[in-house]
Amino acid sequence: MTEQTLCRPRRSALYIPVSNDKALAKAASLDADVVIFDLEDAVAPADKPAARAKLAAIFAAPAGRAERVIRINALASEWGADDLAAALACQPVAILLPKVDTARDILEAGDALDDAAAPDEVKLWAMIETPKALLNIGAIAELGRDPASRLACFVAGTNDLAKETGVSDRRYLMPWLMQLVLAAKAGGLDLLDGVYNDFRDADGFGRECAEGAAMGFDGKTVIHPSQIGPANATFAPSEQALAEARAIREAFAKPENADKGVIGLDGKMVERLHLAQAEKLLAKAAAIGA
Ligand SMILES: CC(C)(COP(=O)(O)OP(=O)(O)OC[C@H]1O[C@@H](n2cnc3c(N)ncnc32)[C@H](O)[C@@H]1OP(=O)(O)O)[C@@H](O)C(=O)NCCC(=O)NCCSC(=O)C[C@H](O)C(=O)O
Ligand SMILES: [Mg+2]
Repeated sequence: MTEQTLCRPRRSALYIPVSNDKALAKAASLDADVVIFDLEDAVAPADKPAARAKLAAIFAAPAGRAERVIRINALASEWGADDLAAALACQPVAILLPKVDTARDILEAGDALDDAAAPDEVKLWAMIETPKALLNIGAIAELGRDPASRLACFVAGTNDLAKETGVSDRRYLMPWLMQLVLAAKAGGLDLLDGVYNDFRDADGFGRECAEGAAMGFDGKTVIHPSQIGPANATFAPSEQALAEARAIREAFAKPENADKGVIGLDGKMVERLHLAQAEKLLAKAAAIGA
């Protein structure tokens, strides 16, 4: 597991269209763990140059507590190169690449960052939202094990996936989403679930958050401020899980258990792999608290 997976909570990642000044004005005051400034699908073609030109001023303003990420247009598109140059000037936590199809797409973007002498801290996040990406997901995820690739996080693009495949019901997207979960874990990558479009439907959103957390996602991408709180609550460790984690840590810290690989705790078998899980959970809770 990468250090960032352990230490950075990414329970909610709010998209803000860079063309929407009212929404931009709210960015720093919202409680999202991540803000994704979007130059891609939420910005109409005619508005893209003006949106791109605004980025520098946005990043010069106070940030709030969120990590700031910029979603550019695909590098192969007519806007991609200019978007990338503008994004690099802002030094965001990451540049989010849409419509990634292959590992080569990530490598080419990484080369472009290296050529521009972008600091190593600027990472690449990849939208997984095309059939080709899902067919190539193992090779793409493997790049997560090579820090030089800069790949740090996958973001599910369930709207584009539905558009490209004709599968509109999330139940039938499940095999692909679980494949994505598996690949992200194999690559040591963070993983964010797709958006829930019906932002007035709080119950439906809550259900989908709970589902995403149970599936192994680290957090959810959101489109509206009202979705931030529920996502933060659902993707945070529960009080019960934290109490269990503390108990496991205390049990293994006892001198009589120092050399044991497995112990009994409250009638349950607990192994050192559970200790590792417990430590990860406690580190995540500490990061959220901080
Ligand atoms: C969906 C929206 C267009 C709805 O906006 P609006 O009608 O203005 O909603 P409200 O009146 O309820 O808004 C209340 C206030 O909250 C502010 N607001 C709304 N959305 C945001 C936001 N995302 N960030 C910050 N602030 C926001 C409004 O300005 C109101 O403020 P005030 O009047 O001062 O009270 C809108 O929510 C929106 O544009 N959302 C983001 C859409 C977006 O970015 N889409 C692209 C990313 S999703 C995607 O591409 C998925 C992926 O690629 C895939 O394939 O699945
Ligand atoms: Mg998309």
